[in-house]
Amino acid sequence: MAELLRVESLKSGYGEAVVVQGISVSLQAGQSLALLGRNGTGKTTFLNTLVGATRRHAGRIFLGSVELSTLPPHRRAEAGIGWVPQERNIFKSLTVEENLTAVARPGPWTVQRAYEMFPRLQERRANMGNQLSGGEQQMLAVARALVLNPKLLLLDEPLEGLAPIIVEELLRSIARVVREEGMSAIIVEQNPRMILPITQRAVVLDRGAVVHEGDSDALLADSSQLDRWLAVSRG
Ligand SMILES: Nc1ncnc2c1ncn2[C@@H]1O[C@H](COP(=O)(O)OP(=O)(O)OP(=O)(O)O)[C@@H](O)[C@H]1O
Repeated sequence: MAELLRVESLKSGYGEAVVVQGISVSLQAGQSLALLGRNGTGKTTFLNTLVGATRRHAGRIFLGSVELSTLPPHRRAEAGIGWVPQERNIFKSLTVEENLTAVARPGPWTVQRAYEMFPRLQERRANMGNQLSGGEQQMLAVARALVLNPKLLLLDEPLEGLAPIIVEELLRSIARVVREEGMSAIIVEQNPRMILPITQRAVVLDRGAVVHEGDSDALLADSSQLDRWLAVSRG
């Protein structure tokens, strides 16, 4: 397998404050990574630094052979980074279909394939973004990132604030995208029991540093690690 993403000793933060304290991560093409950690441990800051939305203090980021570290955000997107931020950046005054066609770029992920992955969006294709439920908006945000045909998909807490039934539906779709379709992805999530079953690799952050890295299934089976870093309730 070829290495897709290599992050070397990345430090970043806000103003003088260093939040990401020297993170090194590597991801192979076709792999998915769960990025876990308690509130405020730097997960979002790490993703935002990959896309160029937060200032990097030190370290380097490579996507394949392309160094992203010094590129502006739009050049990182062109290089193959697809980003779904926590605030779901969809166009609220465009229809579902327009949201997708406005950003689609050539590649395997066509609007039709996005509809196959998210059938609910096909049903809602003529609805405006602001007429969608929170879960449908999240599906649209993920579908928009897919039709950009990225090499690496970054999802920031895609399940946050959604009703349990929608969480299940969205999780099933994300699982198909990463497992069956082999899309490389980093998925930030609070709840390890949700995301570990559908990812291959896991990284746990604490205070801006990596405190655990390994296979997702091994972490899922290791309740002492889960308790230690994630304070997961049993059961
Ligand atoms: N725009 C900002 N300006 C200054 N400090 C920030 C900013 N955004 C986040 N921080 C700080 O950076 C630290 C890490 O926050 P971050 O959002 O990356 O954590 P997180 O692990 O994603 O947590 P959460 O699950 O709560 O989003 C926190 O201490 C937070 O207060």
